[in-house]
Amino acid sequence: QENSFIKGFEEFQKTESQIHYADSIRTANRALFNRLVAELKLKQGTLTVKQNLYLTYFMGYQKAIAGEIKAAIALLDKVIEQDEYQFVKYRAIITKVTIHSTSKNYTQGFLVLNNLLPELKVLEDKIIYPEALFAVASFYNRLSIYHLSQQYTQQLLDTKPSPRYVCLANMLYVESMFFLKELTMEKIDNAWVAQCQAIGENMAANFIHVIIAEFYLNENKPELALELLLQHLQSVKSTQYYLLISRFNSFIAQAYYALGNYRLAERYALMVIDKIAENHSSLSIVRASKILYQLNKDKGDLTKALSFHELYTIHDKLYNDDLNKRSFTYQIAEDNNREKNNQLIILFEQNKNLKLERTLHERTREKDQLLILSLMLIVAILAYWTYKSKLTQRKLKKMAEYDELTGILNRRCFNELADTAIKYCRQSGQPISLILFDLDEFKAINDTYGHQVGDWVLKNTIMTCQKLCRKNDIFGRFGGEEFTILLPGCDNDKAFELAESCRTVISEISTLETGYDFKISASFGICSSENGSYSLNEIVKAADEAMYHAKSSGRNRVSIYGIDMHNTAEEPCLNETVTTVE
Ligand SMILES: Nc1nc2c(ncn2[C@@H]2O[C@H](COP(=O)(O)OP(=O)(O)OP(=O)(O)O)[C@@H](O)[C@H]2O)c(=O)[nH]1
Repeated sequence: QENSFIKGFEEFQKTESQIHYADSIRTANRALFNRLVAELKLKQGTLTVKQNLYLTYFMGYQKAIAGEIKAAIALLDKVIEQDEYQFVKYRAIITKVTIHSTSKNYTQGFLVLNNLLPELKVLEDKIIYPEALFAVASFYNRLSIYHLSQQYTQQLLDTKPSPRYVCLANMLYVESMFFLKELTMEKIDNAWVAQCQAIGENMAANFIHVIIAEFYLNENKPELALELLLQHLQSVKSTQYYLLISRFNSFIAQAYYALGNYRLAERYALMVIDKIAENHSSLSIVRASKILYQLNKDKGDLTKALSFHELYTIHDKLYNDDLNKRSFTYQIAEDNNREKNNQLIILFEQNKNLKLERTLHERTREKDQLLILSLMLIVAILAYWTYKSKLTQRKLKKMAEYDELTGILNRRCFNELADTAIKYCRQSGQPISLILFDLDEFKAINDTYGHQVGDWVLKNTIMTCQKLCRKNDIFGRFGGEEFTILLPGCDNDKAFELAESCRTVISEISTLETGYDFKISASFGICSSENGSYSLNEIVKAADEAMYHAKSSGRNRVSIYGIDMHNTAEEPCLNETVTTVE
């Protein structure tokens, strides 16, 4: 009997140390952790209640790592529901906060945090207390609520925690200082990194490096940023943590770009884009694609510039959506902090009589429900408000670039793109030409059939001509019924061919759909760089003269600048050479 008691006790001790060991190597050695959990599962039936709770917690942790969030939460909730074993209970709460924060489920994370915060003050356990403070501080950090993150980090440092938490707390502290604009050159302390390196916390050390590098870049000191990043690039690569590696690469690209080394800026920015699958959506992609767009635009490679611009827009939107999501939660956090003084307390007061009749327990529950309801209302209002302002923003952006009626570029945006295209053609020795056209007797169409029919004519004219243009042609509305097409790589002859085709298709447009039957025509003017100038203003001016020549010669025709124009134009201003016409 004594023997079996000793055996049972030994087995209990063994399980206890297995649990303790599994817990301690949880993050450092995942394979061994999984093996230990598998062993514990085999003897599940013989485990004590406390040991079983630990096993459930470990299983929840495993599910969280595997990305099975729902299953993870269900297991952790089982541990949280009980009150007897506080240590493992808070472990589960902390993991739940982290899961919500990494899966960007900020509102849920905040609600869990809400339960944890009041308890923090009474948590005296030397292990759990710093761990909980760190979880709270990192959660606020992820939500970009840096003043609260800083507050909890300071509390964590005040507990004189283990070197690991000193290092992690410093990492959060540097980041919050940076975003709160409290970081200065004088404050940068080598001890932050040294503490992390001393205990092998490579990742945290490199997080600190990358924040300092970003600070240098903001301070317009790209050479310092570059030196710091290159010095630690090898060490960050060894972590194989792509989000951090990409952050390094994107800042290196930014520093090279600022220093005028475009070749290396491109190389490092491309490394970020190559790892896009591992990064999903991050600010590094936004940064890198913006640099690549800018570089290709400067080089005049419009096709590549456009594709990087598209990538930039997509990821910028994803990032901003996440930012918005975080800011909702921030609002909630703020409201919660003011809970005692804010509107909610008035609501509670109004319900006082009703509440007095209830038990204390019911009152607390009601308060929670009311709080949650109000929070949900705030979230809904904020969501609606942000959705509306996003829509307005998008609309404003579109309005700033495109003509509302025809959907082609407006004059300002046309000029911007045209400048880049002309610069590129001049540098690469290619011709470029410009077609300017204006509908004939359009005022009469408006006056006879009404403005709406006039609009229909404008839309259909553009739709018809657009089908004849190449992908690289730049089509814009100059105002009223005047339009322009810029043709990179094309000479007068090619431009003439397109203008003639446009003229023909316009004259063949059937207007029966409007309820009236009438003819549409337009007069075209062409000028190209063959006339000796690569200046957009001069080319437009000459094409305009050619177009007026077409109008004055009877309309519904194409005129090339310099051809038979001496009777209308005062002097051919670019080149006297007369090129072929019709
Ligand atoms: N429906 C409509 N009309 C417009 C728009 N923008 C400008 N217009 C009209 O376009 C007409 C242009 O008239 P004019 O500049 O006299 O030229 P036109 O009648 O086409 O004569 P020519 O150019 O000499 O052939 C004006 O009546 C403007 O009000 C628009 O967006 N929609």
